[in-house]
Amino acid sequence: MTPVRAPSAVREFEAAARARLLPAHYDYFAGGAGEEITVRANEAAFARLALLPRVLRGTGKLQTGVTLPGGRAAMPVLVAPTAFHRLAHPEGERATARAAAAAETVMVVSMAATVAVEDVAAAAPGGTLWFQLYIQPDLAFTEAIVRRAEAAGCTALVVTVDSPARGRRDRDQHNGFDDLPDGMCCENLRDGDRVRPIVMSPEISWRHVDLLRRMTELPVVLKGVTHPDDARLALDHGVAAVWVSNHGGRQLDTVPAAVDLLPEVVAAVGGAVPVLLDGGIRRGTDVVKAMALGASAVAVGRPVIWGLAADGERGVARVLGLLHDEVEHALTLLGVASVHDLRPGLVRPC
Ligand SMILES: Cc1cc2nc3c(=O)[nH]c(=O)nc-3n(C[C@H](O)[C@H](O)[C@H](O)COP(=O)(O)O)c2cc1C
Ligand SMILES: CCCCCCCCCCCCCCC(=O)C(=O)O
Repeated sequence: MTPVRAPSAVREFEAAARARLLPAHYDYFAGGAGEEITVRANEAAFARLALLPRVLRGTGKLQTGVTLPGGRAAMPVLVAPTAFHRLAHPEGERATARAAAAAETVMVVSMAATVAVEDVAAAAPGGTLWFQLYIQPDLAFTEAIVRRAEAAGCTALVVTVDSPARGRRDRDQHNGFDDLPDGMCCENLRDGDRVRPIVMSPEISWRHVDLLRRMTELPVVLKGVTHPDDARLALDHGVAAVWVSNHGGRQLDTVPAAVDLLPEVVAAVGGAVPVLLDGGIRRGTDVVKAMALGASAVAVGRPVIWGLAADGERGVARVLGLLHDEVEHALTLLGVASVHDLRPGLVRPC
């Protein structure tokens, strides 16, 4: 009998995850807005970028660690905030946090997590957690959530700004997926003995970013920036990092691929703060391409979900381990010793 081999590439985890998930839950995780043009574009854009190696550089020991406003990570791949991990695995965000801590990378805990941020932190002592926030129009409630994130030990706030409304996701509408199963809720939205809904409000503006900055000492990272003018405004409003993202193609369909937007945002930021990027990263080569184009670090959303659904904490650990190994391998073959030495000249359109 042919032995069943463990997935040896991130993409293989998706098939393993799909086999375990309810179809409607798989669709929620995999899908995107509208025609899913942006979902596909994110990955396709990396395939259109070629790497141009240097030779005989004697690189020796490799350096993959990065220092970011919310702390240090041993690898330049962070865990992007994604909702509802308990749909993927009974341990949910606890399992993800343990794997991220073991990989010595940052986990960004979603405001829509199905495990409370305090319990995520307790599951992975020593891990680095950031907290993702949709600013709620009820500012007193927003402040209460911020205080919980601070008290749980989160070291940065990631404010998602690409969601003044929920994305229109055809797969979810088709599947009638509009509620969580009994016994599951957005635990960070508890308010006394009720759970509030997450409000995605078109009223949120730069004024709210200023209010938030006054509310907390934590560094504020703005996630979902795509326009270079907004990157410049973000600097004016004192953010600690800019995160280029189209929400994995789940909000406005037909936004360009995230990596195609990166160079203009990097130019606009001009080195003032780190620039992060997510969307379509599936290989170590994708990571080095994004960093060569100016990202200080990247994040992965769906790959972590696939690892979690496939094999819980072990699956997430394997996904992060594969990406780390692939980054090191790509650096070696590129003739680059450190992720900090990646430069645009190593990447060409093809
Ligand atoms: C299932 C799922 C849930 C998500 N939930 C959130 C969320 O709660 N908050 C947020 O800011 N972004 C959320 N995102 C967007 C991710 O943070 C990230 O931008 C995106 O997944 C990156 O693309 P990738 O999946 O191709 O790596 C979610 C993405 C997915 C796939
Ligand atoms: C679309 C699924 C609905 C499940 C019911 C729960 C309703 C809460 C809505 C919270 C939205 C969380 C957003 C997560 C996210 O950013 C994303 O899916 O992308």
